[in-house]
Amino acid sequence: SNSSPSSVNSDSAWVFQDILLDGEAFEDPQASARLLEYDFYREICPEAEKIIRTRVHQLFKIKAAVAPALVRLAFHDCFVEGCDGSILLDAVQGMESEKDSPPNQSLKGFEIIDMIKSELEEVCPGAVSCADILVLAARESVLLTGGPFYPLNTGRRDSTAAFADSATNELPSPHADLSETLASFSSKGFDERETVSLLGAHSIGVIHCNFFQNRLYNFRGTHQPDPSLDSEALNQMRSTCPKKDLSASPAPSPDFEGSPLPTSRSPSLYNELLAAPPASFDNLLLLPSKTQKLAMAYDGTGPNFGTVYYRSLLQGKGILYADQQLMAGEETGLWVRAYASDSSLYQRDFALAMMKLSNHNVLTAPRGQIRLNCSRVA
Ligand code: HEM
Ligand SMILES: [Ca+2]
Repeated sequence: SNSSPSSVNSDSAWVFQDILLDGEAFEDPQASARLLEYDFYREICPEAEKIIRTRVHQLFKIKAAVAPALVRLAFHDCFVEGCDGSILLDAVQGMESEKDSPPNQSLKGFEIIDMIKSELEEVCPGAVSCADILVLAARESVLLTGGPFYPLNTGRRDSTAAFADSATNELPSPHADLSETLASFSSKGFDERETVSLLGAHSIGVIHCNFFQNRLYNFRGTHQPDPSLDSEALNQMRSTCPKKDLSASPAPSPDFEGSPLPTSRSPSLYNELLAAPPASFDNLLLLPSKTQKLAMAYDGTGPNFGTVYYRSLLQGKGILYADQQLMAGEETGLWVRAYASDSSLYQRDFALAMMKLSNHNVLTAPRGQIRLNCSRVA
């Protein structure tokens, strides 16, 4: 019978043999998961990448701030438990949201991902992951702002949880010194060269004054400006970011005080938005302009992508302390110099680093899920 000792033995021998034949599965419980593939959606949603590209282009034309917002969003997803869309989940009973963690409070662009997702759900329901939408939208955004194209495989799946504590503890701080920044990136597998090239993403978008105010007026409690700041840059930054009485409004966090975000983001707004005249986007898309605080930018878009950022650092004109700190190390300083003078080297390195970031710790079948709405677990 089946319960005889010999048949039990032979059954377990078969199982054991399977494990031996698949040695990787034996060593790594995740190795049985599928790999990302080139054009994963070619059968189940052939239009997916095109839809994402078209929508990002369309929104970018109406509001260029869309692109930097999406790039930063992808970074903050991939850096916390990998590119799994965990950043997109809203808080629910028993689960905090990464969106509410201090480093993420100034993130924008969630509604754009939700909009693209709802469009994809109409075309091919349940097929395209939010995690793939995020990295693909970021790729289009990089390209639109003057950065390189990079190929991405697809087939990422969405997490079934958010990781608010990891977001709080693992995302890099704008006040970090070089060794802290390097340690943070190295813990995710990025070396010094890759770290320097990734920070060049600050070429695009804006940095609000609250993230570097301390450097202008009271650096590390000295009541003096940051000595690493060029004096001309100091004057310019002070006029953009006048001294304010910080005691008047309690900051949610000294490290990451950011603009509060509107909490309801409805994908159904999308069609209304597309039908609306461009001017109405100013108030509806991204942060309402009335809550927008003062900010500075490197203005490194178009042909200046990369080079302007690194040249600013060479001149002591880094906006964030963490940016300027790239000049404080021998090897990182070397890469800053190289990228400042060689745009094609930078484009290549940034492309490779973005590919690595976009593939960081992805979830693939049978793990994870395809969410139907990016802000909720399916
Ligand atoms: C040490 C590492 C980093 C720190 C401390 C940091 C911090 C910040 C801060 C404080 C802002 C300003 C946000 C605001 O004012 O609303 C910002 C903006 C931005 N960051 Fe980073 N960041 C880092 C690395 C990266 C990386 C690796 C990327 C992408 C690959 C990235 C992409 C961006 C983009 C595109 C913006 C502009 C966002 C916008 O205009 O909407 N950052 N970052
Ligand atoms: Ca994540």
